Amino acid sequence: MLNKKVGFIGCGNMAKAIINGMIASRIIAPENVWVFDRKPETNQAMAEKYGLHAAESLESMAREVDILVGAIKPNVMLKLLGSIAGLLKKETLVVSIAAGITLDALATVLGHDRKIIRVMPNTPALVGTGMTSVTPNVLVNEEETDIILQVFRSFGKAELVSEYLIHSVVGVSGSAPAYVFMMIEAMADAAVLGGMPRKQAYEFAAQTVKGAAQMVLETDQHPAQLKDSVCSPGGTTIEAVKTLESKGFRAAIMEAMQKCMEKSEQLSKA
Ligand SMILES: NC(=O)C1=CN([C@@H]2O[C@H](COP(=O)(O)OP(=O)(O)OC[C@H]3O[C@@H](n4cnc5c(N)ncnc54)[C@H](OP(=O)(O)O)[C@@H]3O)[C@@H](O)[C@H]2O)C=CC1
Ligand SMILES: O=C(O)[C@@H]1CCC=N1
Repeated sequence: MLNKKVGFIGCGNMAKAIINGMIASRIIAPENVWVFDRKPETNQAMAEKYGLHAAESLESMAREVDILVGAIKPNVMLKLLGSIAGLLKKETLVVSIAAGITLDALATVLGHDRKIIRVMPNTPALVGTGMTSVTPNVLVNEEETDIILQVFRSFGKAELVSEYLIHSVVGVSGSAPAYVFMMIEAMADAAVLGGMPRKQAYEFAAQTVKGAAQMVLETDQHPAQLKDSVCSPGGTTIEAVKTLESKGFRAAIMEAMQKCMEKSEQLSKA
């Protein structure tokens, strides 16, 4: 169990998923977690749900914690962190989950002697199946990096990546649950079109996506091989595959991800 005080600035979709993942996995005791969102009712609701602390102010939380997680939107991250940089303890580790905010930009507002880690998580953290990248600056030692990896591994997978790869991470895991939810929705809509009740359609679609993903992770077979094994000669699946190819299914996903990665790059230059 992590014996550190962890504070979250901002408690929206992603912070809630991380906090739920951390507390459900018991990597941290709720009394070691602080939350400061600008909406007091959010802090109160989190305190009631998990038994964590609703911070009285951003400043008091900044003085208290050993690990400070910036979980606000990229456009306010630097301003907010800059406003409390002088209040942090010398050894406090700052973690930013914002897309497009570089380690350099963070050091500019936090100080060039500050230990900083960029992390790119995703919302499946909420259900213990997150995928997270971890990128420390040069001041962070191995033990501290391991602590952060351990935290994010308590509710999914986490890997060290170089900073230049974060745009790819945003495309392939950070933003990616959204594309998968859209696919599940479309699959279920089609099943409803075929007469299946909607609730059942979501269950069949989601369980199939989960199972297919698990096969890729656990069988070591190439996705194309796994696809081939579903396509019976002259059967139903190859008809669907032909239609997906003619509609540019794979190109659409690749183009969408390219746009996503380009946006992440643009944010880094803003
Ligand atoms: N959502 C995701 O799947 C992922 C998000 N991220 C990153 O996480 C960060 C947060 O994203 P997300 O959770 O989606 O965003 P949300 O808008 O859901 O959460 C941000 C929260 O911060 C609050 N907030 C805004 N300004 C302040 C302030 N001055 N002080 C305290 N709290 C404040 C917001 O309040 P209000 O609603 O009133 O504005 C909101 O509750 C972003 O930087 C994003 O890049 C990274 C990976 C995945
Ligand atoms: O949409 C966004 O900008 C954030 C970053 C990754 C997922 N959500």
